[in-house]
Amino acid sequence: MTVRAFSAPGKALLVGGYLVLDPQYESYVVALSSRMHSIVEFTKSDQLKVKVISSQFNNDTWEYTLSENKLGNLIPSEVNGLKNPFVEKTILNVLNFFNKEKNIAKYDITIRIFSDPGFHSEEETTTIDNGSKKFNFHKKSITKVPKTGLGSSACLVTVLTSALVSVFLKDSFNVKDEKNLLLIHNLAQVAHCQAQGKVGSGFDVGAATFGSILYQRFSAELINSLPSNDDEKGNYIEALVKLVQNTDWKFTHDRIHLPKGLRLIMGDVNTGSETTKLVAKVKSWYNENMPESLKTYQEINQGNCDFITSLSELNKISEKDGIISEGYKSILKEIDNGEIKNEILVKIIKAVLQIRSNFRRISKKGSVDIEPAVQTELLDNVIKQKGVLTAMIPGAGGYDAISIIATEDCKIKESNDPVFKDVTFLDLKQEDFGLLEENASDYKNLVSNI
Ligand SMILES: Nc1ncnc2c1ncn2[C@@H]1O[C@H](COP(=O)(O)OP(=O)(O)OP(=O)(O)O)[C@@H](O)[C@H]1O
Ligand SMILES: C[C@@](O)(CCOP(=O)(O)O)CC(=O)O
Repeated sequence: MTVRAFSAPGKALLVGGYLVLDPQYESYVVALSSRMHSIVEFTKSDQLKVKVISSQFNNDTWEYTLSENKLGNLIPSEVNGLKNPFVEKTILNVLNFFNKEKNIAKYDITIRIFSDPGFHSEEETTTIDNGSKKFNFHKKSITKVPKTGLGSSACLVTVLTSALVSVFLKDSFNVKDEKNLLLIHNLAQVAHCQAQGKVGSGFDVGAATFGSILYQRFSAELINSLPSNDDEKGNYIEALVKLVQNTDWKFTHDRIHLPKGLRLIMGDVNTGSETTKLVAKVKSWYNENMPESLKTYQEINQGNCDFITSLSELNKISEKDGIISEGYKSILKEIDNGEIKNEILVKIIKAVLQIRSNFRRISKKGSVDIEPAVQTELLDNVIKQKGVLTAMIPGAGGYDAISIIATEDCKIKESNDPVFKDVTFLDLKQEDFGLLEENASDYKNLVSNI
Protein backbone atom coordinates (compact mmCIF):
# COMPACT_ATOMS: atom_id res chain seq x y z
CA MET A 1 0.00 0.00 0.00
CA THR A 2 1.29 3.49 -0.85
CA VAL A 3 1.48 5.79 2.16
CA ARG A 4 2.26 9.46 1.56
CA ALA A 5 2.70 12.31 4.02
CA PHE A 6 2.48 16.08 3.69
CA SER A 7 3.02 19.04 5.99
CA ALA A 8 2.14 22.75 5.92
CA PRO A 9 3.29 25.64 8.15
CA GLY A 10 1.40 27.94 10.50
CA LYS A 11 1.55 31.72 10.02
CA ALA A 12 1.94 35.15 11.52
CA LEU A 13 0.63 38.19 9.67
CA LEU A 14 3.21 40.80 10.69
CA VAL A 15 1.74 43.73 8.80
CA GLY A 16 -1.44 44.06 6.76
CA GLY A 17 -4.08 43.05 9.32
CA TYR A 18 -7.62 44.14 8.23
CA LEU A 19 -6.32 46.00 5.17
CA VAL A 20 -5.46 42.65 3.52
CA LEU A 21 -9.20 41.92 3.31
CA ASP A 22 -9.18 44.40 0.41
CA PRO A 23 -7.22 43.24 -2.69
CA GLN A 24 -5.56 46.67 -3.11
CA TYR A 25 -3.41 46.31 0.05
CA GLU A 26 -0.21 44.27 0.47
CA SER A 27 0.57 42.20 3.56
CA TYR A 28 3.72 40.54 4.97
CA VAL A 29 3.07 36.95 6.04
CA VAL A 30 5.67 34.86 7.82
CA ALA A 31 5.32 31.08 7.72
CA LEU A 32 6.33 29.30 10.91
CA SER A 33 8.24 26.14 11.70
CA SER A 34 5.17 24.74 13.52
CA ARG A 35 3.59 22.48 10.93
CA MET A 36 0.44 20.42 10.48
CA HIS A 37 0.88 16.94 9.00
CA SER A 38 -1.31 14.50 7.04
CA ILE A 39 -0.52 10.85 6.39
CA VAL A 40 -2.73 9.20 3.79
CA GLU A 41 -3.35 5.60 2.78
CA PHE A 42 -6.10 4.12 0.61
CA THR A 43 -7.42 0.90 -0.89
CA LYS A 44 -9.82 0.18 -3.75
CA SER A 45 -13.36 -0.23 -2.48
CA ASP A 46 -16.94 -0.51 -3.73
CA GLN A 47 -17.85 2.66 -1.87
CA LEU A 48 -16.10 6.03 -1.61
CA LYS A 49 -15.25 6.64 2.06
CA VAL A 50 -12.93 9.09 3.85
CA LYS A 51 -11.88 8.69 7.47
CA VAL A 52 -9.93 11.48 9.17
CA ILE A 53 -8.24 10.65 12.47
CA SER A 54 -6.78 13.26 14.81
CA SER A 55 -5.41 10.97 17.52
CA GLN A 56 -3.76 13.81 19.48
CA PHE A 57 -7.18 15.14 20.42
CA ASN A 58 -8.83 12.37 22.40
CA ASN A 59 -8.75 10.22 19.27
CA ASP A 60 -11.14 12.54 17.38
CA THR A 61 -12.32 10.76 14.24
CA TRP A 62 -14.64 11.88 11.46
CA GLU A 63 -15.85 9.26 8.99
CA TYR A 64 -17.59 10.32 5.79
CA THR A 65 -19.51 8.36 3.21
CA LEU A 66 -20.46 10.07 -0.03
CA SER A 67 -23.77 9.99 -1.83
CA GLU A 68 -24.72 11.56 -5.14
CA ASN A 69 -27.52 14.12 -5.33
CA LYS A 70 -29.84 14.50 -8.33
CA LEU A 71 -27.19 16.51 -10.20
CA GLY A 72 -24.51 13.88 -9.64
CA ASN A 73 -22.70 16.06 -7.07
CA LEU A 74 -21.11 14.23 -4.15
CA ILE A 75 -22.49 15.05 -0.71
CA PRO A 76 -20.41 13.94 2.31
CA SER A 77 -22.18 12.74 5.44
CA GLU A 78 -20.47 11.94 8.72
CA VAL A 79 -21.58 8.50 9.88
CA ASN A 80 -21.90 9.45 13.56
CA GLY A 81 -23.33 12.92 12.96
CA LEU A 82 -20.08 14.58 14.15
CA LYS A 83 -19.16 18.03 12.84
CA ASN A 84 -15.87 19.38 11.57
CA PRO A 85 -16.76 21.94 8.87
CA PHE A 86 -13.13 22.25 7.73
CA VAL A 87 -12.82 18.51 7.13
CA GLU A 88 -16.27 18.28 5.52
CA LYS A 89 -15.81 21.18 3.07
CA THR A 90 -12.35 19.90 2.05
CA ILE A 91 -13.73 16.45 1.26
CA LEU A 92 -16.69 17.98 -0.57
CA ASN A 93 -14.56 20.18 -2.82
CA VAL A 94 -11.69 17.83 -3.62
CA LEU A 95 -13.93 14.84 -4.35
CA ASN A 96 -16.33 16.86 -6.51
CA PHE A 97 -13.36 18.28 -8.40
CA PHE A 98 -12.22 14.72 -9.23
CA ASN A 99 -15.79 13.73 -10.07
CA LYS A 100 -15.83 16.11 -13.04
CA GLU A 101 -16.35 13.21 -15.48
CA LYS A 102 -18.90 11.71 -13.03
CA ASN A 103 -16.81 8.55 -12.73
CA ILE A 104 -14.60 9.15 -9.69
CA ALA A 105 -12.54 6.09 -8.67
CA LYS A 106 -13.89 4.48 -5.48
CA TYR A 107 -11.44 4.25 -2.60
CA ASP A 108 -11.52 3.72 1.13
CA ILE A 109 -9.23 6.56 2.27
CA THR A 110 -7.74 7.03 5.76
CA ILE A 111 -5.96 10.28 6.64
CA ARG A 112 -4.20 10.83 9.95
CA ILE A 113 -3.61 14.39 11.10
CA PHE A 114 -0.82 15.50 13.44
CA SER A 115 -0.05 19.02 14.54
CA ASP A 116 3.20 20.35 15.98
CA PRO A 117 3.18 21.62 19.58
CA GLY A 118 3.06 25.36 18.66
CA PHE A 119 -0.60 25.27 17.54
CA HIS A 120 -2.22 24.49 20.89
CA SER A 121 -1.77 25.06 24.60
CA GLU A 122 0.71 22.56 26.04
CA GLU A 123 -1.20 22.27 29.32
CA GLU A 124 -2.17 18.72 30.35
CA THR A 125 -0.41 17.02 27.46
CA THR A 126 1.72 13.91 27.08
CA THR A 127 4.46 14.01 24.49
CA ILE A 128 5.28 11.18 22.12
CA ASP A 129 8.66 11.41 20.41
CA ASN A 130 9.40 8.67 17.86
CA GLY A 131 12.91 9.94 17.14
CA SER A 132 11.84 11.84 14.00
CA LYS A 133 8.74 13.73 15.10
CA LYS A 134 7.44 14.96 18.43
CA PHE A 135 3.74 15.51 19.08
CA ASN A 136 1.67 16.47 22.13
CA PHE A 137 -1.37 14.36 23.00
CA HIS A 138 -4.32 16.08 24.70
CA LYS A 139 -7.05 14.54 26.82
CA LYS A 140 -9.75 16.67 25.20
CA SER A 141 -11.34 16.93 21.76
CA ILE A 142 -10.04 19.49 19.26
CA THR A 143 -12.79 22.08 19.93
CA LYS A 144 -12.04 22.04 23.70
CA VAL A 145 -8.27 22.63 23.54
CA PRO A 146 -7.13 26.31 23.57
CA LYS A 147 -5.35 27.31 20.34
CA THR A 148 -2.52 29.79 19.91
CA GLY A 149 -3.81 31.36 16.67
CA LEU A 150 -1.21 30.06 14.21
CA GLY A 151 -3.89 29.18 11.66
CA SER A 152 -4.56 25.53 12.48
CA SER A 153 -7.71 25.38 10.33
CA ALA A 154 -5.91 26.70 7.23
CA CYS A 155 -3.07 24.20 7.71
CA LEU A 156 -5.52 21.38 8.29
CA VAL A 157 -7.43 22.19 5.09
CA THR A 158 -4.19 22.51 3.09
CA VAL A 159 -2.69 19.18 4.22
CA LEU A 160 -6.03 17.37 3.89
CA THR A 161 -6.46 18.77 0.37
CA SER A 162 -2.94 17.59 -0.51
CA ALA A 163 -3.57 14.12 0.93
CA LEU A 164 -6.79 13.72 -1.07
CA VAL A 165 -5.36 15.16 -4.30
CA SER A 166 -2.40 12.74 -4.02
CA VAL A 167 -4.85 9.80 -4.00
CA PHE A 168 -6.35 10.83 -7.34
CA LEU A 169 -3.28 12.27 -9.12
CA LYS A 170 -0.98 9.51 -7.78
CA ASP A 171 2.63 9.79 -9.04
CA SER A 172 1.91 12.89 -11.08
CA PHE A 173 1.26 14.83 -7.84
CA ASN A 174 4.38 16.70 -6.84
CA VAL A 175 4.29 19.58 -4.34
CA LYS A 176 7.40 21.07 -5.98
CA ASP A 177 5.40 21.66 -9.16
CA GLU A 178 3.95 25.21 -9.11
CA LYS A 179 0.89 24.07 -11.09
CA ASN A 180 0.10 21.39 -8.49
CA LEU A 181 0.68 23.92 -5.69
CA LEU A 182 -1.73 26.35 -7.29
CA LEU A 183 -4.37 23.61 -7.55
CA ILE A 184 -3.95 22.82 -3.83
CA HIS A 185 -4.07 26.51 -2.95
CA ASN A 186 -7.24 27.18 -4.96
CA LEU A 187 -9.09 24.10 -3.69
CA ALA A 188 -8.01 24.79 -0.09
CA GLN A 189 -9.10 28.46 -0.31
CA VAL A 190 -12.57 27.41 -1.52
CA ALA A 191 -12.99 24.82 1.27
CA HIS A 192 -11.55 27.07 4.01
CA CYS A 193 -13.64 30.06 2.94
CA GLN A 194 -16.86 27.99 2.92
CA ALA A 195 -16.10 26.37 6.29
CA GLN A 196 -15.11 29.66 7.92
CA GLY A 197 -18.19 31.56 6.75
CA LYS A 198 -16.42 33.73 4.16
CA VAL A 199 -14.71 36.17 6.54
CA GLY A 200 -11.00 35.75 5.82
CA SER A 201 -8.56 37.16 3.28
CA GLY A 202 -6.98 33.74 2.71
CA PHE A 203 -3.47 34.82 3.80
CA ASP A 204 -3.30 31.79 6.14
CA VAL A 205 -4.00 29.30 3.33
CA GLY A 206 -1.52 31.29 1.20
CA ALA A 207 1.22 30.78 3.82
CA ALA A 208 0.30 27.13 4.40
CA THR A 209 0.76 26.50 0.67
CA PHE A 210 3.52 28.87 -0.41
CA GLY A 211 5.39 29.63 2.86
CA SER A 212 6.56 33.14 3.82
CA ILE A 213 5.02 35.53 1.30
CA LEU A 214 4.05 39.05 0.36
CA TYR A 215 0.33 38.46 -0.02
CA GLN A 216 -2.41 40.37 -1.76
CA ARG A 217 -5.75 38.62 -1.83
CA PHE A 218 -7.93 37.51 -4.75
CA SER A 219 -11.36 39.05 -5.23
CA ALA A 220 -13.85 37.61 -2.71
CA GLU A 221 -16.36 37.42 -5.57
CA LEU A 222 -14.46 34.45 -7.09
CA ILE A 223 -15.55 32.08 -4.32
CA ASN A 224 -18.76 33.87 -3.38
CA SER A 225 -20.14 33.43 -6.89
CA LEU A 226 -19.93 29.61 -6.83
CA PRO A 227 -23.43 28.09 -6.89
CA SER A 228 -24.45 26.00 -3.91
CA ASN A 229 -23.44 22.34 -4.16
CA ASP A 230 -27.06 21.21 -3.76
CA ASP A 231 -28.57 23.94 -5.91
CA GLU A 232 -30.66 22.39 -8.68
CA LYS A 233 -30.02 25.34 -11.00
CA GLY A 234 -26.27 25.94 -10.82
CA ASN A 235 -23.73 23.33 -11.91
CA TYR A 236 -21.37 23.24 -8.90
CA ILE A 237 -18.79 20.86 -10.35
CA GLU A 238 -18.47 22.73 -13.62
CA ALA A 239 -18.15 26.08 -11.81
CA LEU A 240 -15.64 24.63 -9.30
CA VAL A 241 -13.42 23.10 -12.00
CA LYS A 242 -13.48 26.35 -13.99
CA LEU A 243 -12.62 28.34 -10.85
CA VAL A 244 -9.77 26.22 -9.48
CA GLN A 245 -8.25 25.12 -12.78
CA ASN A 246 -9.03 27.67 -15.46
CA THR A 247 -9.27 31.04 -13.73
CA ASP A 248 -6.53 33.57 -13.02
CA TRP A 249 -7.07 34.52 -9.38
CA LYS A 250 -4.82 37.59 -9.72
CA PHE A 251 -3.39 37.31 -6.22
CA THR A 252 0.17 38.03 -5.06
CA HIS A 253 2.24 35.37 -3.27
CA ASP A 254 5.83 36.49 -3.74
CA ARG A 255 8.23 34.54 -1.57
CA ILE A 256 10.05 36.47 1.17
CA HIS A 257 12.19 35.77 4.22
CA LEU A 258 13.41 37.83 7.14
CA PRO A 259 16.89 39.31 6.63
CA LYS A 260 19.84 37.19 7.78
CA GLY A 261 20.68 37.48 11.47
CA LEU A 262 17.10 38.44 12.37
CA ARG A 263 14.54 36.00 13.72
CA LEU A 264 10.89 35.96 14.60
CA ILE A 265 9.82 35.31 18.17
CA MET A 266 6.17 34.56 18.89
CA GLY A 267 4.71 35.09 22.35
CA ASP A 268 1.39 33.48 23.21
CA VAL A 269 -0.61 35.68 25.54
CA ASN A 270 -3.06 32.95 26.45
CA THR A 271 -6.35 34.79 26.62
CA GLY A 272 -7.56 34.76 23.02
CA SER A 273 -9.81 36.91 20.82
CA GLU A 274 -12.37 36.09 18.19
CA THR A 275 -11.16 37.29 14.80
CA THR A 276 -14.65 37.27 13.21
CA LYS A 277 -16.06 39.62 15.87
CA LEU A 278 -13.07 41.98 15.54
CA VAL A 279 -13.40 42.03 11.74
CA ALA A 280 -17.14 42.80 11.93
CA LYS A 281 -16.52 45.71 14.33
CA VAL A 282 -13.68 47.18 12.25
CA LYS A 283 -15.79 46.93 9.08
CA SER A 284 -18.66 48.82 10.67
CA TRP A 285 -16.30 51.46 12.12
CA TYR A 286 -14.76 51.83 8.62
CA ASN A 287 -18.09 52.24 6.83
CA GLU A 288 -19.53 54.63 9.40
CA ASN A 289 -16.48 56.90 9.48
CA MET A 290 -15.61 57.66 5.88
CA PRO A 291 -13.55 59.56 4.77
CA GLU A 292 -11.50 59.66 8.03
CA SER A 293 -11.39 55.87 8.12
CA LEU A 294 -9.90 55.77 4.62
CA LYS A 295 -7.25 58.27 5.75
CA THR A 296 -6.41 56.03 8.72
CA TYR A 297 -6.14 53.00 6.40
CA GLN A 298 -3.87 54.98 4.05
CA GLU A 299 -1.59 55.89 6.97
CA ILE A 300 -1.46 52.26 8.07
CA ASN A 301 -0.75 51.23 4.50
CA GLN A 302 2.11 53.74 4.30
CA GLY A 303 3.58 52.08 7.42
CA ASN A 304 3.03 48.61 5.92
CA CYS A 305 4.77 49.59 2.66
CA ASP A 306 7.70 51.23 4.52
CA PHE A 307 8.10 48.07 6.64
CA ILE A 308 8.05 45.83 3.56
CA THR A 309 10.46 47.90 1.44
CA SER A 310 12.88 48.43 4.35
CA LEU A 311 13.07 44.70 5.06
CA SER A 312 13.71 44.12 1.39
CA GLU A 313 16.52 46.74 1.42
CA LEU A 314 18.02 45.05 4.48
CA ASN A 315 17.84 41.73 2.65
CA LYS A 316 19.77 43.18 -0.26
CA ILE A 317 22.54 44.46 2.03
CA SER A 318 22.69 41.23 4.02
CA GLU A 319 22.93 39.04 0.95
CA LYS A 320 25.59 40.94 -0.98
CA ASP A 321 28.17 38.42 -2.30
CA GLY A 322 26.45 35.60 -0.39
CA ILE A 323 28.37 36.37 2.81
CA ILE A 324 27.45 38.49 5.79
CA SER A 325 29.61 41.59 5.39
CA GLU A 326 31.28 43.41 8.28
CA GLY A 327 29.07 46.40 7.47
CA TYR A 328 25.92 44.31 7.90
CA LYS A 329 27.26 42.76 11.12
CA SER A 330 27.74 46.22 12.56
CA ILE A 331 24.13 47.11 11.65
CA LEU A 332 22.95 44.05 13.63
CA LYS A 333 25.23 45.07 16.54
CA GLU A 334 23.29 48.35 16.82
CA ILE A 335 20.18 46.29 17.65
CA ASP A 336 22.07 44.19 20.21
CA ASN A 337 23.50 47.33 21.85
CA GLY A 338 20.14 49.09 21.90
CA GLU A 339 21.58 52.09 20.03
CA ILE A 340 19.87 52.02 16.64
CA LYS A 341 21.01 54.69 14.19
CA ASN A 342 21.01 52.91 10.83
CA GLU A 343 18.37 54.63 8.70
CA ILE A 344 16.80 51.42 7.37
CA LEU A 345 16.37 50.08 10.90
CA VAL A 346 14.97 53.42 12.06
CA LYS A 347 12.47 53.33 9.17
CA ILE A 348 11.30 49.85 10.19
CA ILE A 349 10.83 50.94 13.81
CA LYS A 350 8.95 54.11 12.81
CA ALA A 351 6.75 52.19 10.35
CA VAL A 352 5.58 49.75 13.05
CA LEU A 353 4.96 52.58 15.54
CA GLN A 354 2.88 54.37 12.89
CA ILE A 355 0.82 51.23 12.21
CA ARG A 356 0.33 50.60 15.94
CA SER A 357 -0.75 54.14 16.77
CA ASN A 358 -3.36 54.08 13.99
CA PHE A 359 -4.69 50.73 15.21
CA ARG A 360 -4.91 52.18 18.73
CA ARG A 361 -6.98 55.02 17.26
CA ILE A 362 -9.32 52.46 15.62
CA SER A 363 -9.43 50.50 18.90
CA LYS A 364 -10.61 53.63 20.72
CA LYS A 365 -12.94 55.10 18.12
CA GLY A 366 -14.49 51.79 17.08
CA SER A 367 -14.55 50.30 20.63
CA VAL A 368 -12.68 47.29 19.32
CA ASP A 369 -9.71 45.75 21.10
CA ILE A 370 -7.10 45.53 18.31
CA GLU A 371 -4.26 46.85 20.44
CA PRO A 372 -5.71 46.86 23.96
CA ALA A 373 -3.86 48.77 26.73
CA VAL A 374 -2.29 45.60 28.21
CA GLN A 375 -0.81 44.72 24.84
CA THR A 376 0.50 48.29 24.39
CA GLU A 377 2.26 48.07 27.74
CA LEU A 378 3.70 44.67 26.88
CA LEU A 379 4.92 45.74 23.42
CA ASP A 380 6.43 48.94 24.82
CA ASN A 381 8.42 46.85 27.31
CA VAL A 382 9.46 44.38 24.61
CA ILE A 383 10.87 47.02 22.26
CA LYS A 384 13.06 48.40 25.09
CA GLN A 385 14.95 45.08 25.32
CA LYS A 386 18.41 44.75 23.79
CA GLY A 387 18.38 42.71 20.59
CA VAL A 388 14.76 43.61 19.75
CA LEU A 389 14.28 45.52 16.50
CA THR A 390 10.50 45.84 16.64
CA ALA A 391 7.37 44.12 17.93
CA MET A 392 3.70 44.09 17.00
CA ILE A 393 0.38 42.36 17.49
CA PRO A 394 0.04 39.98 14.54
CA GLY A 395 -3.09 39.38 12.47
CA ALA A 396 -6.30 40.71 13.92
CA GLY A 397 -4.57 41.69 17.17
CA GLY A 398 -6.51 41.50 20.40
CA TYR A 399 -5.36 39.44 23.34
CA ASP A 400 -3.93 36.49 21.34
CA ALA A 401 -0.23 36.93 20.74
CA ILE A 402 2.71 39.22 20.08
CA SER A 403 5.35 38.97 17.35
CA ILE A 404 8.90 40.18 17.86
CA ILE A 405 11.66 40.70 15.29
CA ALA A 406 14.96 40.26 17.11
CA THR A 407 18.59 39.36 16.52
CA GLU A 408 19.88 35.80 16.94
CA ASP A 409 21.64 36.93 20.15
CA CYS A 410 18.56 38.52 21.75
CA LYS A 411 17.92 37.02 25.20
CA ILE A 412 14.29 38.06 25.64
CA LYS A 413 13.03 34.45 25.67
CA GLU A 414 15.20 33.73 28.72
CA SER A 415 14.18 36.93 30.56
CA ASN A 416 12.81 36.60 34.12
CA ASP A 417 11.43 40.13 34.03
CA PRO A 418 7.92 40.02 35.59
CA VAL A 419 6.56 42.16 32.70
CA PHE A 420 6.71 38.99 30.58
CA LYS A 421 5.04 36.73 33.16
CA ASP A 422 1.87 36.25 31.09
CA VAL A 423 3.75 35.49 27.86
CA THR A 424 4.62 31.97 26.73
CA PHE A 425 7.38 32.18 24.13
CA LEU A 426 6.64 29.55 21.50
CA ASP A 427 9.33 27.18 20.33
CA LEU A 428 9.32 28.08 16.65
CA LYS A 429 11.05 30.14 13.98
CA GLN A 430 10.29 31.65 10.61
CA GLU A 431 10.12 29.18 7.77
CA ASP A 432 10.61 29.84 4.06
CA PHE A 433 8.76 26.78 2.75
CA GLY A 434 5.05 26.11 2.53
CA LEU A 435 3.60 22.73 1.63
CA LEU A 436 6.15 19.89 1.72
CA GLU A 437 6.01 16.18 1.03
CA GLU A 438 7.38 14.36 4.08
CA ASN A 439 8.94 10.96 4.39
CA ALA A 440 6.10 8.66 5.56
CA SER A 441 8.56 6.53 7.57
CA ASP A 442 9.17 9.54 9.86
CA TYR A 443 5.75 8.85 11.39
CA LYS A 444 6.56 5.27 12.44
CA ASN A 445 5.00 4.19 15.76
CA LEU A 446 2.54 7.06 15.44
CA VAL A 447 0.71 5.43 12.54
CA SER A 448 0.13 1.75 13.17
CA ASN A 449 1.25 0.26 9.85
CA ILE A 450 4.41 2.31 9.16
N1 LIG B 1 -5.40 18.87 14.40
C1 LIG B 1 -6.65 19.07 14.00
N2 LIG B 1 -7.46 18.02 13.74
C2 LIG B 1 -8.72 18.23 13.33
N3 LIG B 1 -9.29 19.43 13.17
C3 LIG B 1 -8.54 20.51 13.41
C4 LIG B 1 -7.18 20.38 13.83
N4 LIG B 1 -6.68 21.63 14.00
C5 LIG B 1 -7.68 22.49 13.69
N5 LIG B 1 -8.80 21.84 13.33
C6 LIG B 1 -10.09 22.44 12.93
O1 LIG B 1 -9.93 23.85 12.90
C7 LIG B 1 -10.75 24.50 13.89
C8 LIG B 1 -10.03 25.70 14.48
O2 LIG B 1 -10.00 26.69 13.52
P1 LIG B 1 -9.95 28.26 13.85
O3 LIG B 1 -10.04 28.99 12.56
O4 LIG B 1 -10.95 28.54 14.93
O5 LIG B 1 -8.52 28.41 14.52
P2 LIG B 1 -7.08 28.70 13.96
O6 LIG B 1 -7.13 28.54 12.48
O7 LIG B 1 -6.09 27.87 14.69
O8 LIG B 1 -6.82 30.15 14.48
P3 LIG B 1 -6.66 31.56 13.79
O9 LIG B 1 -7.63 31.59 12.63
O10 LIG B 1 -7.02 32.51 14.91
O11 LIG B 1 -5.25 31.65 13.38
C9 LIG B 1 -11.03 23.37 14.89
O12 LIG B 1 -12.23 23.61 15.60
C10 LIG B 1 -11.15 22.16 13.97
O13 LIG B 1 -12.40 22.15 13.31
C1 LIG C 1 -8.12 40.64 10.39
C2 LIG C 1 -7.43 39.77 9.33
O1 LIG C 1 -6.90 40.65 8.33
C3 LIG C 1 -6.27 39.00 9.92
C4 LIG C 1 -6.61 37.94 10.92
O2 LIG C 1 -5.42 37.29 11.33
P1 LIG C 1 -5.33 36.21 12.52
O3 LIG C 1 -6.31 35.14 12.18
O4 LIG C 1 -5.64 36.96 13.77
O5 LIG C 1 -3.90 35.74 12.48
C5 LIG C 1 -8.47 38.85 8.71
C6 LIG C 1 -7.93 38.11 7.50
O6 LIG C 1 -7.09 38.66 6.77
O7 LIG C 1 -8.35 36.97 7.28
